[in-house]
Amino acid sequence: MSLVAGVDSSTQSTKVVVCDSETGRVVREGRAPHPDGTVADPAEWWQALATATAGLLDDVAGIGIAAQQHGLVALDERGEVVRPALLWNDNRSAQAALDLTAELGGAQACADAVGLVPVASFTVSKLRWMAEHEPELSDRVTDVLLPHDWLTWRLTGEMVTDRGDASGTGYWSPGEGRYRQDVLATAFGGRTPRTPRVLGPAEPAGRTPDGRLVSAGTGDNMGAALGLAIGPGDVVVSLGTSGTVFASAEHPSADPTGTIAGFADATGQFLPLVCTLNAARVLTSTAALLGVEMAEFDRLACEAAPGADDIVLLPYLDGERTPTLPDASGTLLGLRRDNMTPQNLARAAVEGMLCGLATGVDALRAQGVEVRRVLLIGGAAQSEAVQVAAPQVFGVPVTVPAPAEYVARGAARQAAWALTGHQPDWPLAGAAELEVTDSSAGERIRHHHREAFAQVHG
Ligand SMILES: Nc1ncnc2c1ncn2[C@@H]1O[C@H](COP(=O)(O)OP(=O)(O)O)[C@@H](O)[C@H]1O
Ligand SMILES: O=C(CO)[C@@H](O)[C@H](O)COP(=O)(O)O
Repeated sequence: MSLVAGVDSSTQSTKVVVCDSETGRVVREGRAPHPDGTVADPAEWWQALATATAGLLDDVAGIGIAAQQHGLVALDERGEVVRPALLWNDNRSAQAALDLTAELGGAQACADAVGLVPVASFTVSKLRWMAEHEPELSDRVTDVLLPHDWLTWRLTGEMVTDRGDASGTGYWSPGEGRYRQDVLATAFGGRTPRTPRVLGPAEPAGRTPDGRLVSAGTGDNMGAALGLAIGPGDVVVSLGTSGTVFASAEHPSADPTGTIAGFADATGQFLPLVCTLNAARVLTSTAALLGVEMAEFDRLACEAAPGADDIVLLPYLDGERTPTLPDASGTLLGLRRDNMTPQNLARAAVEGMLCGLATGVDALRAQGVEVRRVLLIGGAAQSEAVQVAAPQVFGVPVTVPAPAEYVARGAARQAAWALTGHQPDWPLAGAAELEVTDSSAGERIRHHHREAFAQVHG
């Protein structure tokens, strides 16, 4: 039996799974937290990787790194970061994204060129912001990497990436399979720093100094898709720091509304994806407001009726990416003396988070994606209240795969693929299947949210 390790260096933590390369069985796991924030010193990811893998890798033959998408890691000629990395959830580049979209000829032209319309999250917008606000630092930049590229480089000495993560930069075209140097130059004040070589799905990045094979790695959402081995009719909803909705597609997409980002995946196909800024932390923040732990929050939310007795939370606590409201804050509507209970507030938080993602499911459906079921993953998928509300709000059956680190599993599966030359068939064990029991309740919840949104945001 050979062993492979998969890493998920995501927003809040690094997670590692060591798996049997033939069956996918997890034999060891590790994790380490990341500091909170929207900027990060990449050295913190390196330290967290060391902590999370300590004592786990001795007999491991291959490693794959998946990580949070889009973060701007700008290096100088000595390989030092010129500034702390700007992460996907850093909104300072919102205006730069608007300006860049105009400079590139508008939303349709951007979607056609690179599969997405710039918003603050994407690397290209962060470069545009940096060129404008930090010209002296920008002049020193020789290489631009993403978080997974940087970790892979530290492990192997090779500056490489994969289609999936490259597609989240905003200067790589999923349709053409190449960097758009013209877009990069427009964004970065005429400069074109080096970008990492884009590897194929099973192509190794290199080896660690002690000889372990390192696979191409990918973005965390592409890693989850690979870890779940999604097929036609599957739509994944991931409830981590971000909320994401994505599916596998045979063809690239170009949505000029900007709702769907037309990413590539880690298998050679495509991954249309909708991302919200506010997911699991809507629940943890509401629990903190109520002064309860997550178990008690869940109990409270489960005691409330669907619709939270007319209370609606528009949960834009960190601003919002989809819809594009980077400066928004959250709004609580419908409070009355008789409905203002901890139970209804908890339930409203769950529904508010899920409604934003249900809008994402609708957007994918409208683009022709078949939605037979939703696969629910990420930290907040373990919430019982979420599992109760999700089939109502999504209006389709929901599968909750057995609790596991699916991003890290995908990275491990990629490592096994690079090691053996064939994509391993790893069975998924023990999913909970949740049927739609009260579709009219779901429709009412969605209706109230649309009305509340129109009232507040026009
Ligand atoms: N049972 C639960 N209910 C609600 N939220 C949870 C639960 N368990 C974990 N979380 C939250 O999930 C988040 C972590 O999820 P994860 O998918 O690992 O995020 P990320 O990949 O963005 O780092 C944290 O905010 C954590 O508090
Ligand atoms: O920006 C996106 C996707 O476009 C986010 O999904 C990031 O990739 C961060 O993911 P998590 O850390 O929340 O899993």
